[in-house]
Amino acid sequence: MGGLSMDQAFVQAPEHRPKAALAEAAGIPVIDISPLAAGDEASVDALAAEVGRASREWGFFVVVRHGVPDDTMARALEAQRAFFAMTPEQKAAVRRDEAAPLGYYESEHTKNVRDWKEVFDLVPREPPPPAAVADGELVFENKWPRDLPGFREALEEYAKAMEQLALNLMELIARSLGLRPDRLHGFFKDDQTTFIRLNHYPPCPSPDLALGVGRHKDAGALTVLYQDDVGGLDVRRRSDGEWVRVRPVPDSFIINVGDIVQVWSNDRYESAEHRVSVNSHKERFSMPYFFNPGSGAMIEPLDELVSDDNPPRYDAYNWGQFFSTRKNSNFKKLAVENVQIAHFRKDLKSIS
Ligand SMILES: O=C(O)CCC(=O)C(=O)O
Ligand SMILES: [Fe+2]
Repeated sequence: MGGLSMDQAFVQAPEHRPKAALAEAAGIPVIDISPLAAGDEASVDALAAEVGRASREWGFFVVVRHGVPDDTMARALEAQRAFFAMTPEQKAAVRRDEAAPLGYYESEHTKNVRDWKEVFDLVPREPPPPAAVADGELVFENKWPRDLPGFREALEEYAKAMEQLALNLMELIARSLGLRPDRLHGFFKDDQTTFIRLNHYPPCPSPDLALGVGRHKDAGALTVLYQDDVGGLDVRRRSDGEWVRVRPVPDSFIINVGDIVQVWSNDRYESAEHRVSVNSHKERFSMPYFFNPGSGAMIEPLDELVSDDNPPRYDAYNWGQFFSTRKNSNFKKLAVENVQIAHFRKDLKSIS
C-alpha cells in the first residue's frame, strides 16, 4: 500500500532491530489531569508533583480526563484516515519538497534509515508568506489537499484543542520545577514553530527488519501524541535501558518531554528515546502534536534552575537553526550526523 515496498533502505542495523516479543511497559504513569481545570490549589500541586516524577523517571506519561472534546477527536481521526485513503496521485499533489517541508511525505529517514510510514505535516499557525525567502530558508506554508471536504477545518479545530492542552501541561511542568505557573508560556506566542504530523504505518512484510520510526528523541519542548489501539510505540526505559511497549489507553494522550525541556530543566528531566515498531497484519495511525517555541528563541537552562552548585550544563542555542537543520536531515539520507543537544553540552570538567 502507498507505494512502500521493502527494500534495503528500510533495513535497520542488527542492533537496532526490534525483538519479536516486547514486554508491555508496566509503570508508565497514567495521570488524570482534571484537577487542573477544577483549580483546587492543593490538588494542582499534587498533580504537578506527579507530572514532575513522571518526567524525571520516564520522560513519558499518559494523560486521561484531559478535556479534549470527543467530537473534536473523532473529526480529526476521520480526516486522518480519509487523507491516507486517497490515491497515491492525490497525495503526491500535496507532497513536501526540500524548500517547503509541509505536506505529504513517504520517504522520511531517521538516523539515515528509511522509516516504514507515510506522513502529512501541517502547522496550526501559518506565518505570513515572507516577501523574499533567503536561500536555504524553509517555508512553513500548509498544503491543503483538494477534494477532501472538512479536512482543514477538522485539523484546525484539533490544533486549537492541542494548544490548550499543551499549555496546561507546560503549566504543570513549570509548577513541578518550582517555577511560576506561566513561566514557559512566553516561548509559545504567535511565532511558535509547532507542527502536527499525521502518521500512517502500513502493514510491513518484514517487521523484524524495519521500523515505523527509528529510535530518536523529540527535539522540541513537548509532544502530545494520539495513538490508535494497535500499539507499536516503544520507549527506552530509563531504569534499565530496555525497550518497552506503551500500551494504548482509550481516550488518552501520550506526553513526552522533548530536548528543550531537558535543557531548560538543566537535566532534571530527560527526553526519552523512542521508536515505532510495525507489524505484518495491521496498519496503525498516530498523530503527534509537536509543541515548539518561536524560531528566534534561544534555548538554555533557565536562570531559576541553575546556581553555583548546579551550573548550566548547556550553551545557549538558537531553536530555529536547530530545527531547520534537523528537518533537512530527515528529508534524505545524509552523510553527516544529525544535530543533537549533546553538541551544546558544556564540558563540566572545565567548570568545576
Ligand atoms: O507513532 C508514534 O507513536 C510516535 C511517532 C514519533 O515518535 C514521532 O513522530 O516523533
Ligand atoms: Fe517522536
